[in-house]
Amino acid sequence: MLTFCNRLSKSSILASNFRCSSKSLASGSGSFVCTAKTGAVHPEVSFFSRTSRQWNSFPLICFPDNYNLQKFKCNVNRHLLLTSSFPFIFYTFFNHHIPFLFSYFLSLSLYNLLRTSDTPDLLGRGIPPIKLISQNHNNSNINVFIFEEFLSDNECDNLRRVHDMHVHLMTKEDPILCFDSVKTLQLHLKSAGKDYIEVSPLDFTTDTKCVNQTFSSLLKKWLKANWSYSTAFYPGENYFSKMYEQRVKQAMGLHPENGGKFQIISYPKGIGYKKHTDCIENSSDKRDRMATVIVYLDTVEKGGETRFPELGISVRPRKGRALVWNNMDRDGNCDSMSAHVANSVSNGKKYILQRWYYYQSFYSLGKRPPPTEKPKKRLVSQARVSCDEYTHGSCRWDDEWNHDHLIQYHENKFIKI
Ligand SMILES: O=C(O)CCC(=O)C(=O)O
Ligand SMILES: [Fe+2]
Repeated sequence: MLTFCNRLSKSSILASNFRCSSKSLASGSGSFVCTAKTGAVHPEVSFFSRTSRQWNSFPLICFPDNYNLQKFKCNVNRHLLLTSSFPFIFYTFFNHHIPFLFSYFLSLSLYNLLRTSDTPDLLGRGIPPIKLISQNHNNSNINVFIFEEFLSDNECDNLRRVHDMHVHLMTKEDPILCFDSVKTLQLHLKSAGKDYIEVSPLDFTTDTKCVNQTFSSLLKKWLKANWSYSTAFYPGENYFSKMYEQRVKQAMGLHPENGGKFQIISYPKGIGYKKHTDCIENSSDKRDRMATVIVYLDTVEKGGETRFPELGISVRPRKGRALVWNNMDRDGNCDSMSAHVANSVSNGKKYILQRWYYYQSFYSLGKRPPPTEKPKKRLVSQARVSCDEYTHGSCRWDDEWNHDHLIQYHENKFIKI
């Protein structure tokens, strides 16, 4: 029998029917793992003895006053990092292994974990990252990490609420639909059983790839609004953005200046997103998405995984879990192995917070673009749906946060962190 005797005095332990390691008793620590006196002898090397010894070696500071598993895990992780030579091994080992930023980000995160005592902001986020191993390639340049509990439940709930409110307000008007080509529009019509409708470039409103309001409303009905929803806000527009980018910098070493807008994306049941890379392959422009950070804002009952088919990695949406990976190699070349898919949601609803970090920063990065002029007749409260090719889940509804949302955010009506 193994039991956790929190804060028993030395004498009460000795008087009980439990056996505790003499080392832990001598150290005067208040929390022990004790084994019942069954007569069984556990050799020093057994898992049982080793585990009890480690438990007993944790200082009192690791044990929260009340039962709080999350805080306990966090304290233990921090203690282990502080007391072992692990960080340095980790750093030098990964330095050879991980391209550019990731070796930096790991060393930085560990440095910060070492340095940080108990800042409330880090609570629940002191859990070291886990590197996901590719099933298909031993030496891929793409590194995928997860950080559990990167956002708190409260942060996730509030971001979801703000997003839902935004989508609700903006779906009162039918969106304007845009297609990357006439061909894509034709393919969508065909899949909706409307291939008898003939379309040409003349169906796009002047200087755009968007169709007019009447045609957009018809298409919305025919395509059964089969898309994901994206709303965005920008760095510095609210408290959350500042806090989040600092948290990312601290944990992952990705610099706020290289980050773009913040997108909250939701996927209703049956919706996913096609296979793609976040950067442009064979492009020489380094103002491109070098790394992607996603946080799942809710746990999805079934489906909705972020899947990397080339790497054989699949990640389940779990509330608060962050997923980060590099899309480019050390020299800023887009790597096709970073291709990923959002599997369609089978049950439930998926929400993510997504931010791209760019290899090279540029002036307009992370700045709210001026309101779009085109198409001319687009209403203020009207979102846009972009279908950039024909595959399942290639259409996405999107809108930037408008001023009212920001006011509500500032007034703390929707976000309480
Ligand atoms: O939802 C996901 O899991 C991935 C989303 C994504 O890859 C994207 O929006 O670029
Ligand atoms: Fe992506």
